[in-house]
Amino acid sequence: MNTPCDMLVFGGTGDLALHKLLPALYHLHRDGRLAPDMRILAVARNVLTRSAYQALAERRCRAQVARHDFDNDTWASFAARLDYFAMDASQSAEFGRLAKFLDAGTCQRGRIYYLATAPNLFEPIAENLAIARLAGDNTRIVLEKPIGHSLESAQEINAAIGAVFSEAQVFRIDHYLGKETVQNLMALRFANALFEPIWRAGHIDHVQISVNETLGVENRGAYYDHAGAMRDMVQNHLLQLLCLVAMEAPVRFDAEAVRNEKVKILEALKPISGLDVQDKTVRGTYAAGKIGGQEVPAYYFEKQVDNDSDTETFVALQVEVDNWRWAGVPFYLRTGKRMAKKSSEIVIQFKPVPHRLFEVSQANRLVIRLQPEERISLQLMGKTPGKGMRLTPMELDLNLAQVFPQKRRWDAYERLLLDVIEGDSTLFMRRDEVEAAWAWVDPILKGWLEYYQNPRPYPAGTDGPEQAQSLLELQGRFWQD
Ligand SMILES: NC(=O)C1=CN([C@@H]2O[C@H](COP(=O)(O)OP(=O)(O)OC[C@H]3O[C@@H](n4cnc5c(N)ncnc54)[C@H](OP(=O)(O)O)[C@@H]3O)[C@@H](O)[C@H]2O)C=CC1
Ligand SMILES: O=C1O[C@H](COP(=O)(O)O)[C@@H](O)[C@H](O)[C@H]1O
Repeated sequence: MNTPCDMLVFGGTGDLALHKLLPALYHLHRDGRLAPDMRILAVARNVLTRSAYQALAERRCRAQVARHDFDNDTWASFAARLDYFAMDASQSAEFGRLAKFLDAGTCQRGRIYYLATAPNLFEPIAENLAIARLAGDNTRIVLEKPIGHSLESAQEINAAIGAVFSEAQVFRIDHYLGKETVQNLMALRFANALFEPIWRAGHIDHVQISVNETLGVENRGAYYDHAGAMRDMVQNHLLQLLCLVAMEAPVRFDAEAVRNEKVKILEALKPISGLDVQDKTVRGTYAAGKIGGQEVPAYYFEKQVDNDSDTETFVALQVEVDNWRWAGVPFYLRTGKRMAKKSSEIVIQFKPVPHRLFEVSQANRLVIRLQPEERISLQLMGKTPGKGMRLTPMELDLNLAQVFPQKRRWDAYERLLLDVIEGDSTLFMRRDEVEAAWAWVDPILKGWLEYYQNPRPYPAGTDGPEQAQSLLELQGRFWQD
């Protein structure tokens, strides 16, 4: 398949489609990156006319796209691509209607099916596409994370998808891999000779990976209350970041080589199970508090959340990668909702110098900041101007928005949607990767059920439960904020 002409977005009225996918497609359209005859068909159960859907999409895109990037003419030409089809995707019979509708638009060059729905619809949609003869060589399917809620359910989904689509046709999306700075991490590691000799246990004391959000569960309580931070963020985004920090250099920058290296890391993760969960993991749930001066409710009072819920909105973990390069180096992972500030970063904390010459000396630290701003900074020690040898920590600081001021920063979904259209799966998760991640996560979830049922409360607008601080402090370390 070259450039597919149609994209079907199952779940086209959902939060993801309206908040992320359509704005990303609008930008690609505006930049002339979509084939002129490519149509976008949103599918959901709600009965809407085409023009009602276009109006809904316009409202949401206007709110999402920067003012200077949105203009009425571009919108009108983009909206002409948009159509809407109401159907229940769990019902086989409905796919016959869909096939007729699609045939009327005749498409020779293929189709992308984007499943922006809950994962329990992945299997029926794939099977029903096959029954209606809508799945063929000229098609691709995009699956949103999380793929299932456990190893077993992920295997079941992957098997059902695999029965209809070949692995090369399946794009398991993790939007963190579409972020510029995440890709920059690979450039930093594998396009610079500088870091490789010291990127290992002998020189690195520990690694921190934090993805902190100020948002709560918003209007996604129904989904989130059954997922929690472990399934929503750790199983996918945080483990993917860990893989990129820890993996060996792939032999080529292509889908198979990169994914082979990531799988090796997932398979090398030391299991955390049983009572280990009490020492190596922290679960938390936000209580009422203040974000940016505004009072916000406790998790239990969010919409569609069970008042007795024991779902976690915060996780901190001490992880070990059991291989030659990383033996004995802790990787601390942390993610939470309703934290003090939005910030995603990776901190590589180097070991101190072997022999101390100066009174003040701090070990070097490399900070790769993914958001809100994209920057890479290396903390070094330098001399304070003037008499004597007084040292001060200073930073070599690379702000990517300043290095490329003329370039609009692409949203992760823009990049990834274009990769799907072009058939490049380097930044997508392969089946064995997803399953290896679940195989490591499952024992923690099981351990929690037996030994750690009640998440620790933390006031919204703080850095999470105290126990997350102790996780590092007990080892003489602290979170880098
Ligand atoms: N929202 C986000 O930021 C992110 C979401 N995701 C993942 O994306 C997926 C979608 O999430 P999100 O958009 O938040 O979910 P929403 O609940 O907002 O949207 C679900 C969509 O699916 C449609 N739908 C539900 N049941 C059916 C059905 N039987 N047949 C056809 N359509 C159906 C809904 O419309 P209707 O009810 O009218 O049928 C709606 O359009 C989830 O897997 C989520 O984990 C991943 C990353 C980020
Ligand atoms: O996948 C998800 O990611 C978002 C956070 O993404 P970011 O790009 O804003 O960092 C998270 O809010 C959501 O719960 C989760 O499903």
